[in-house]
Amino acid sequence: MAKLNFEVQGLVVQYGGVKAVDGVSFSLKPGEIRGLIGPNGAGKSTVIDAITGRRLPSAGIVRLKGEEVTRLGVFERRKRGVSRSFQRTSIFAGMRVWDQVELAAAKLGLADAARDATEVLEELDLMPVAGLVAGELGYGEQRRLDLALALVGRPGILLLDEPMAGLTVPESMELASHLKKLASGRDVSVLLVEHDMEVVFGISHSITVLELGRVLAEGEPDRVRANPRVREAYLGSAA
Ligand SMILES: Nc1ncnc2c1ncn2[C@@H]1O[C@H](COP(=O)(O)OP(=O)(O)OP(=O)(O)O)[C@@H](O)[C@H]1O
Repeated sequence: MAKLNFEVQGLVVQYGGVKAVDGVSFSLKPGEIRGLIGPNGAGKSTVIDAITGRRLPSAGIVRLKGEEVTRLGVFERRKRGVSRSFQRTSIFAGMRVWDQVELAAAKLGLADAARDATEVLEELDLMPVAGLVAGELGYGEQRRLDLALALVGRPGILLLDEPMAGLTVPESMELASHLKKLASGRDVSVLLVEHDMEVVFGISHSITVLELGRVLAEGEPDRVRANPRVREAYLGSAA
């Protein structure tokens, strides 16, 4: 991990008069996985929405590979490499796995959409089921397909909002191991919002803890876990 790949500086997002995100900053290097954690309502999903362009911030800067993307629309950011996984909502249940990944690549205007689709499916161990319609896949495979759709076009940052929700322990472990491999193999930065603390602390290189829209703590997992303020506000004594 070397230079900075992605950064958010002084992000503020308001819902009416309420600041849901209030001056949040962090950065990621290529291949870095950063866990974004905090109690319900802390502002995690709102940070992701502001990064992807779903919601415009009232202040702050979002920058990918040195280029500011703060005011761009969702699709413009996706083309530049800001990608989000939607759990299963982006999957077409009646369409073949390979066809939909190739379609996603073609929509981005990639020169060789078929090759990109094949590469992503191979990396996620989905080639054996590439000819099936997505509705026939198991739940864990559907999550990986959703990840495949987010990974076409080699994004610079991948935003994941609770990717483990609803998965069994073995399925979570499998997805976590894929995420680790993908981040380092593709040099993609990953911002991971996840309630499963074992997964977050197990695969993240760094962690940001939010509370009431502000950064409560930030740093390497062990240091964050040992931080008394974090334990008190969020993790509890069991962590
Ligand atoms: N569309 C909205 N309109 C008004 N307030 C909202 C809206 N969406 C979220 N909020 C408020 O903004 C704050 C941050 O919410 P957000 O969903 O980002 O938190 P979160 O950390 O992702 O929570 P959770 O872990 O429950 O998903 C909360 O106080 C929430 O009630």
